[in-house]
Amino acid sequence: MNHKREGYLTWDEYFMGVAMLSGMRSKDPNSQVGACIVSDDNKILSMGYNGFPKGCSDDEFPWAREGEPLDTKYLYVTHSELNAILNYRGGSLEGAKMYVTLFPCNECAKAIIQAGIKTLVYDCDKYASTPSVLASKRMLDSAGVRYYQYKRTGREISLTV
Ligand SMILES: O=c1[nH]c(=O)n([C@H]2C[C@H](O)[C@@H](COP(=O)(O)O)O2)cc1CO
Ligand SMILES: [Zn+2]
Repeated sequence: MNHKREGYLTWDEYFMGVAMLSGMRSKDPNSQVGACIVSDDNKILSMGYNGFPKGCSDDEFPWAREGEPLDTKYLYVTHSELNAILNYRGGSLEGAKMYVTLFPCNECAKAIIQAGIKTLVYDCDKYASTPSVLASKRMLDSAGVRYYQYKRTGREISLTV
């Protein structure tokens, strides 16, 4: 028998799957975001999800979306994309690809561009009409970062641990 197995995961399914799994670690009750950074030859370099910085307890800092700014999550949470970039301790991310479950905001776009990431694959784009995402796309376009939406295959991946 010299035929390879059929139905194996594509690269995009594999890396978006890893990004989704990473997002499942998030404590955010509303949006769990995961990111996976991959080299141009398809080796996983880093992962991240949205959460509070080290030392900032998930039980003490607020997860609220509304209220006094200091009592909402927005001033404290580190986005998955930034966590994935900062988690990488191996040197340069020049030319790397990022898989992320939610389209990056403008602040993450700055970090992606400055880190040298050249390709972005995203899944959900639920904030597409917000100034943050419009600004993000404007910067990514100007900087020549290629981005495309992940094409969902409908494949169910189940893990029992
Ligand atoms: O690019 C992103 N990456 C990312 O990790 N996030 C995180 C921050 C928050 O924890 C959450 C967004 O919260 P909400 O959808 O409730 O506004 O997702 C949010 C964005 C915004 O697009
Ligand atoms: Zn962001």
